Amino acid sequence: MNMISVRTDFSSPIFAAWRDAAGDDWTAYIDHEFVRSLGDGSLPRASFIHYLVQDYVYLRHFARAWALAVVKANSREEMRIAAATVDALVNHELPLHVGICAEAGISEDELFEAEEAPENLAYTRFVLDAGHSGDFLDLMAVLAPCVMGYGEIGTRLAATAADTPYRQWIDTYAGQKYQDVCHKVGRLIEQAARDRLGSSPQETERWRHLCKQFRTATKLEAAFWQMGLRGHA
Ligand SMILES: Cc1ncc(C[n+]2csc(CCO)c2C)c(N)n1
Repeated sequence: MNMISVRTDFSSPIFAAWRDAAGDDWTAYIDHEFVRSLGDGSLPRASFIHYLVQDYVYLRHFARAWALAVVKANSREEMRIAAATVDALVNHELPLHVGICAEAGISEDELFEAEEAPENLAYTRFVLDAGHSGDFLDLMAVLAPCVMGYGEIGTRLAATAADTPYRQWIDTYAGQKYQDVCHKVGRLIEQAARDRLGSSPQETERWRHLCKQFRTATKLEAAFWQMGLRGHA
């Protein structure tokens, strides 16, 4: 299956436009060597665990960014979805990482104390700064690569992956439940953009900045994969 056929706009033409504007940087993210090696099973277990430890730290900051989205929300729907995402991250996603790392002999205390890789620091603080200095839509532009990117990666890998020990990881993101999350965030982005930019978002002054921020977050995702390949902090 080729790349185009598994692409979806996740109910959001705005997301699709941001992705198109990110060009090769988007491809470098979703087709990174780390992703390919998850699919063909060649990724060393130590690299995967190293990634998961860093991802635990990442998700904590990511939950803080969604909490900031609660603060910046302008409508009941924005507040409801942002608050539900904070709950899902803190009470459901993080425990999954804790479970897998426990099997590798790493305790939750160790996860909490893990030394943060510079790539992790750069990405999460960039996202938080975008939120602090901007509004709800600025936050969505930097959160979209993370949420939608994994949705696209999951579908791509599910369509091509061989026998791999990372099947469960792939199925999580390819599964209907996660795909529905991506569509929900896609509809949230559409409404947030309509409320703040009107009916011709691409003709507004803010558009270029939003595209640039999305692209930077996309580059930071690729750098995060590269950090994972390194296999240590
Ligand atoms: C570096 C990094 N980027 C993206 C994700 C994906 N992700 C982050 S939170 C979440 C749940 C929905 O908000 C998902 C799928 C990740 N885990 N780590």
